[in-house]
Amino acid sequence: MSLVETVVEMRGITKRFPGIIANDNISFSVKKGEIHALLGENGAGKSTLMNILFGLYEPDEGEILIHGKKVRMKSSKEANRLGIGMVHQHFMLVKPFTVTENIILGSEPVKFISIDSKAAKQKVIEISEQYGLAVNPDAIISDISVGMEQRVEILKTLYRGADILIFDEPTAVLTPQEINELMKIMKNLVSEGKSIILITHKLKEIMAVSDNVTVIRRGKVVGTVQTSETNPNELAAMMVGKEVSFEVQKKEAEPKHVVLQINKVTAFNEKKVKVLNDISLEVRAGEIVGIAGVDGNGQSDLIESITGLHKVTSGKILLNGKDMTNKSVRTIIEAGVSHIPEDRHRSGLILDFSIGQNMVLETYYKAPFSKNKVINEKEVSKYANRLIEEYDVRTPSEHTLARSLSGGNQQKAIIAREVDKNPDLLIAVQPTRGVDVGAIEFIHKRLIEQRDMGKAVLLISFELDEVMQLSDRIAVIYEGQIAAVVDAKETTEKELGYLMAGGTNNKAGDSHGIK
Ligand SMILES: Nc1ncnc2c1ncn2[C@@H]1O[C@H](COP(=O)(O)OP(=O)(O)OP(=O)(O)O)[C@@H](O)[C@H]1O
Repeated sequence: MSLVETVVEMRGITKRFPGIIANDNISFSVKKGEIHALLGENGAGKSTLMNILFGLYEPDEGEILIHGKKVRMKSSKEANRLGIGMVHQHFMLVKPFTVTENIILGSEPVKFISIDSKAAKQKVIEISEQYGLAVNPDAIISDISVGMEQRVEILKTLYRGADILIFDEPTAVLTPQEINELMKIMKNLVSEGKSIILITHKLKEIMAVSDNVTVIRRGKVVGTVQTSETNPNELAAMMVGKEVSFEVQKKEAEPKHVVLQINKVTAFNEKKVKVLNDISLEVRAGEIVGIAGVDGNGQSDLIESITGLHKVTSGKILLNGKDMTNKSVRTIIEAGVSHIPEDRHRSGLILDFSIGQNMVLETYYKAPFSKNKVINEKEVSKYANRLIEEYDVRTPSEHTLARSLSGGNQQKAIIAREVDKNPDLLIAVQPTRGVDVGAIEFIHKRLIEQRDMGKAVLLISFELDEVMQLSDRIAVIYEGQIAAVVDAKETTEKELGYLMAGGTNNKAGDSHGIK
């Protein structure tokens, strides 16, 4: 018999939403001092289960025991009081405030004005030292990196006394180095007696840090396994219900004419800092060019410049030889550019529109969806249903609001819409962020298919593995410039890492930018 305390016990949890049983009689428990991974396909019901544990939803059936005591939570405040903290994927920090201010903000019952900020700062320093979470307590949030913001979120939960921490896809927004640091932090937390529930799609991370894994599929528990006794293939198969291939199969690229030509482009951000510095790059029909780089080296600015969201101050952007520099977003879309954006909530979907409406967000005004400025609902519905089917978007119907789809299914919907527009240039930014391994395989196949159909594909991903597997050529971006363009077949992770950190590569220097 194990003497380790069970800190969380969820018994027979059922939660229904219109048209779907998100959690179907789920039982799940977590022991003190363990990292318990929760794995499942997109829409499997992980976030729902955790939202229940965090007091955001009430289950329709089932019970929850925290430290052996039956509880009913009606809000996240109550969950906090019971020692449960959630580190969200989308950070909820107040940008102009300091780290300390953010940590103490909202930790009632004290009023903000009356808080002894010196004592609070001291407490923040103590907690950060105890768990190896180095932060500068006086730094302003808008000046710190994403990795640091996440530490502040973790500290916030610890400051409130959490001993059960839920991490919702914590590495999706981090660079590889930040991921390693987070793994260490998680280990520190459990060695100090905390318990962690980790939601992630990344099997590598599960294998590296977790003690146990519970897999759920379509709202039901498939099983719980000890991490040391399983492997990524078994986990993937448990999750998807069939074998998943991690290998990307593709034939040699046959690049043709230049579709996208970026010629000596320079751009500044709103703080007047030069973000693109005389950058040149080309993407041909029939090839995938991947961009590798540490976040913040100009990748977002580059994509925004190509798609008309960011003005450039000099240089030219040509599409099929036509000047698209500083043209409107609609002109660029009409010229044949599709864009799978980085942030699906901000720029990919209108969350309060139905999934069907989202499928025609950029084409609704054209035939067959509109005639004489009247939308033909039947055509929209037919089209949306075809995409939902083809791209396996799990939704009760096309009328369901985009907001209520799971994250991965929202992503599949955007991919469906952008790929189906039949573009000349497909820009895919973090296309598999937050999607499960089954869907990753599917999305990778679609991107290669686009390439083989003669499209130009520009891929940006912080997953180096993904860039290396999919790309034909890889452009390394560093401080707003293309540091090198290398052949994906010949390069190594080590070489890319070196270039991404600002190292120079003479071998690659020849193929720098436009040949
Ligand atoms: N508020 C809601 N209203 C209606 N349906 C919902 C709501 N929240 C979730 N669902 C549905 O419940 C199911 C489970 O979703 P959930 O977000 O829990 O999945 P998930 O496993 O976290 O997926 P992902 O990995 O894609 O984030 C999905 O079909 C989703 O569409």
